[in-house]
Amino acid sequence: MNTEILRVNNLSKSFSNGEQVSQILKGISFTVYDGEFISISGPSGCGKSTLLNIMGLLDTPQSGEYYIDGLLVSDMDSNQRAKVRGNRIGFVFQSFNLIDEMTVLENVALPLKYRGDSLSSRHARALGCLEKVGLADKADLHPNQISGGQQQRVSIARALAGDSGIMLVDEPTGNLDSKNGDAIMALIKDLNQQGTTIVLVTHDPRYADMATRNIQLRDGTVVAQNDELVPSTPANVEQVAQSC
Ligand SMILES: Nc1ncnc2c1ncn2[C@@H]1O[C@H](COP(=O)(O)OP(=O)(O)OP(=O)(O)O)[C@@H](O)[C@H]1O
Repeated sequence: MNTEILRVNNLSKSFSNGEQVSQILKGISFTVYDGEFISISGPSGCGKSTLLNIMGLLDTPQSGEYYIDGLLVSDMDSNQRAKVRGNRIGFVFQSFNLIDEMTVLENVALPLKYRGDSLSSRHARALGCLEKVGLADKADLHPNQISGGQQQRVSIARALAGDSGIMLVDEPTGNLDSKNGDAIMALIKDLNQQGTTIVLVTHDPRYADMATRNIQLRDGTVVAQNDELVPSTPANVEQVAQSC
């Protein structure tokens, strides 16, 4: 039986601009199982990135629960959340979020800094991750010396460095041309086939269809889930039924 890795239960989130409160997520529920490749799609502004930021422990929900490995993380304080994030989440941003003052190798090794490993073992691990994305030869360059597609590969290597087994990916092709976008998606698919659990936010239907399951959001709610490959446990069937 597949192991539950991530579970969001009745998550809600609103933002206030001082005068007006906008309800962005309205009771989102679904479960992600070990080894799955989930895509989250929907129109611009429907709350995809807001949801992924909560799942990446970069933001907190107003109400509802979020579990990682069965552990309730939505109620944790910021120090506890940072610890879980460091051990369990790799995050890939649309705009890469690399630090130009550091080399490619140092960027990839950065998430390992707070784990207490020696510098040489951090760099050895980072080099291994750069090999996985085909960029070991760029280790000593700086991000502004390589192409956009290469920068996104570096940010994927950084997400792999922590060996978290979970990668949350927010519009990874948004700043790339279609050739580089397709290559990044092929890499993400490959990493999933090697065992990494992936949650991908995308508005591109071609990329959404590369996942084993697609969750469609509209106006902050789940309007459809393609659950063909979801293990049909009674609890899961109930969740899918509730969210449609
Ligand atoms: N920090 C914030 N403060 C106020 N409003 C926000 C904040 N973050 C997001 N929003 C608003 O929440 C809504 C959902 O934003 P979000 O980025 O989650 O949508 P999205 O589906 O990812 O959109 P896109 O596909 O265009 O990236 C938008 O209306 C956005 O303006």
